[in-house]
Amino acid sequence: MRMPGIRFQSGDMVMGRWPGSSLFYEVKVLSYDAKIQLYTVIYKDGTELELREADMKKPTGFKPSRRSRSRSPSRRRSRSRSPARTTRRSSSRTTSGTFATETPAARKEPKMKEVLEIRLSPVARPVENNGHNKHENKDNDTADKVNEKPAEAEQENKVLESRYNLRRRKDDGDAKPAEQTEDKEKEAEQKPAAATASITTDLEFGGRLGVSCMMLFLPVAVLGLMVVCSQEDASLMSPPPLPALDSLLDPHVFGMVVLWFLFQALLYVLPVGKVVEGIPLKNGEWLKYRMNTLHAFVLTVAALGAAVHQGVDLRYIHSHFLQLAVSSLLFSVLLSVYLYVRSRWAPQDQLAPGGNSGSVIYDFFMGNELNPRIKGIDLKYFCELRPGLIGWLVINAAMALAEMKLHSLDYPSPAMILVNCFHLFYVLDAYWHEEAVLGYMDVTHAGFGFMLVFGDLMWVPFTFSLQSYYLVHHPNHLSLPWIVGIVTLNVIGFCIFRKANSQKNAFRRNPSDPTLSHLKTIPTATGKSLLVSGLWGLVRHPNYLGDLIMALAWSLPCGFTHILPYFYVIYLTTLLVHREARDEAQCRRKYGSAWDDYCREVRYRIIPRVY
Ligand SMILES: NC(=O)C1=CN([C@@H]2O[C@H](COP(=O)(O)OP(=O)(O)OC[C@H]3O[C@@H](n4cnc5c(N)ncnc54)[C@H](OP(=O)(O)O)[C@@H]3O)[C@@H](O)[C@H]2O)C=CC1
Ligand SMILES: CC(C)=CCC[C@@H](C)[C@H]1CC=C2C3=C(CC[C@@]21C)[C@@]1(C)CC[C@H](O)C(C)(C)[C@@H]1CC3
Repeated sequence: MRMPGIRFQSGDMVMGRWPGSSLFYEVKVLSYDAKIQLYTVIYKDGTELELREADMKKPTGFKPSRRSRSRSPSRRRSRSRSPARTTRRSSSRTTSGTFATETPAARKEPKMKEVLEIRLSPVARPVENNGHNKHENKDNDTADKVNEKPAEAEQENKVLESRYNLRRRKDDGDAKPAEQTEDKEKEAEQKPAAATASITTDLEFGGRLGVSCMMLFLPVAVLGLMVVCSQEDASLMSPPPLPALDSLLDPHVFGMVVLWFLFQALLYVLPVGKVVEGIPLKNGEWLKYRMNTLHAFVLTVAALGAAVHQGVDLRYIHSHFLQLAVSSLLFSVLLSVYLYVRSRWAPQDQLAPGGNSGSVIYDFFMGNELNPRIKGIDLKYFCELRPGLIGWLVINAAMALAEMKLHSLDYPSPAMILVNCFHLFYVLDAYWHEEAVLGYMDVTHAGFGFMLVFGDLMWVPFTFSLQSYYLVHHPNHLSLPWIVGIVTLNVIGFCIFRKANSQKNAFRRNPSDPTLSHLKTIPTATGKSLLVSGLWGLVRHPNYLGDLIMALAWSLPCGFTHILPYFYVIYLTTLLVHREARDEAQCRRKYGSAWDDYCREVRYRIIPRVY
C-alpha cells in the first residue's frame, strides 16, 4: 500500500546512510512511522535500523565501494587477536553483543560501545580509513575510552540515539550460522575456566588407530630415508641393509642432543629482545613471549665458530647422522611422555581443544596442554623455532663441510651452496618475522604432544636437511642458466610467501592499514574481515603456494636422478593440503556464510586454476 506524502515507499530498495558515517548501503524500506518521522529499513545482512529521510537516497549515481561489499558494517566489531597487540582487552569487550538480554543497567555500557563502534566502523575512503584505523587497531583503547570518559560517550550516545533511534534486529538469514558460532564462542569465553574444557569428539588422523600407525611409521620413515640417502643408489625401490640397532643408540650422541637442547633453552631465557603478548587464553590471561630467536641464532653461530676454532670437527654430524636422529627421537619420546603426564594436572582452561579425547594414545599424540611452560620457557614455541630449525641449518653446514672433504673441494658445490642459502634464508625470514609465528595455527590452537615434539625435534632437522645430505653423496653439476632459473623460482616463491603472510598479518593487526586500502574485503559476523583481492583473491592460501614453490626450488639443485630430494616437496604438499582442509573447516565454523561468499569469490584453494 502506498504511504501518502512521503518520499520512499515500503518495499523500495534505496541507499541508507550508515549512522555516524558518510557511507551508504543498500537497504529495503519496511515501513514509515509518521509520528517520529523515521523509516524502518533493513540492510542486506538483516540488520534493522530506523533512518531519517535525509539519510536515505535513491540508488542512482552510487558506485560500489572498493573495500567492503554488501554487508552491513554493524557486523564489524573489533575482535582482532593479533599477536602484535600488547594492550589488554577491557572487560567491556566480553559483554558486547549481549545487551538484548541484559538488565537496563547492565545494558548501558555495551550499548555505548556498540554506538561508538558503529560510528567508527565502515570506511571506504582512505582518509576515513586512517581515522578508523586509529581506533580499530586498538579496540581495547576504544573500549577503554568508553570506560574512561563515560560522560562524553554517553553524550555521543544520546546524540546518535536521538538522530537514528538505533535498534538491532535479531539476525537471521544468511548470517545466522556465523552469528551463532560467535555467540557460542563468546559464551565459552564468559564461562568460568573449569567449565571450558570440552571433550574432543572429532578425532583427526584416523583416530586412535591412525595416530598409532603414524607414531610407528613416521620415525621409521625418517630413518629409512636417511639410510637410503647415504647409498650410492638412493632409490626407494632398492632398500639398503639396515644398520645394527645397537649401533644406533650412542649415549655420547644422546648427551650431545640433550646439551644442544639445554644450550638453546639457555639462549631463550637470555634477557635480550622485546617481550610481547601472544593471543589471549580462554581464561582471559595473555602469555608473554620473548622475541630473541635472531639473537639465539647469532650466538649459536658464534659458539660453533669458536668450537670449530678450538678444533671441533662439525663433520661429526655427518658421520653420526643416524645416531643423532635416533637420539633426537628418544629425546622427543621422553619429552612427549613428560608433556602428557604434566597435562593430567594442567588446569582445564589450559587444555587444547583437539587433544582432550580421553584416549591416552590419541591425546599423547595430539598433545593435551596448549602452552606448557617451565619457568617462563614456553616449550611449544621454543621447540617450534629453535632446536630443530637451528639444528637443521647446522646440519646443512656440516654437510657442506663433508662434501668438501669427500670430493676434495675448496668450496662447496654450487648446488650445495644454493640449498644452504635457501634454507638459511627461509629460517632467517621466520626469525625476522618472529612475532607473526605467535599467530600461526600450531601456536594458537594445537596442543603440544608427540606430533609437534617429534615434528620439531626430529622431522624438521633430519628430513628438511635431506637435500644437503643427498648432495654429499650425489654431486650434481648445475649450469649457470639452471642456477639463475632456480634462484628466480625461489625468489618468486619467497615473494608470494612473504607478501601473503605479511599482508594477512598486517591486516589482522590493523584492518584499516592504509597500505592495504586498495584491497577488497568481505566483512564477517565476528567483526573480522577477509581479504578477497590481491594475493588472497588469487587463491585461498597464497602463503602455502609460495611455500610450495620454494620447496620445489630447494629440490631442483639435486637434479632428477632420484625422487628422494623431492621428499620435502611431497611432504609439504601433503601437509599443506591437509592443513588447508582443516583450516577451511575451522573458518567455515567461525565465519559461516561470509566464508562461503569468500569461497565463491576465490574458487581455488592453493594453486590457481588447478586446486
Ligand atoms: N615448512 C613447513 O613445514 C610448514 C610451513 N608452514 C607455513 O606456515 C605459515 C602459516 O601457516 P598456517 O598457520 O597453517 O596458516 P595461515 O597463516 O594461512 O593461517 C590461516 C588463517 O588465516 C586467516 N585467513 C584465512 N583466509 C584469510 C583471508 N582471506 N583474509 C584474512 N585472513 C584469512 C584465518 O584465521 P583468522 O581469520 O582467525 O585470522 C585462517 O584460519 C604458512 O606460510 C605456511 O606455508 C606451515 C606448515 C608447515
Ligand atoms: C609429519 C609431522 C610429524 C608433521 C609435524 C609438522 C611440523 C613439522 C610442522 C607443522 C608446522 C610447522 C611450521 C614450521 C616448521 C614445520 C612445522 C613445525 C615453520 C616453523 C618453518 C619456518 C616457517 O617460516 C614458519 C615459521 C612459517 C613455519 C611455521 C609452521
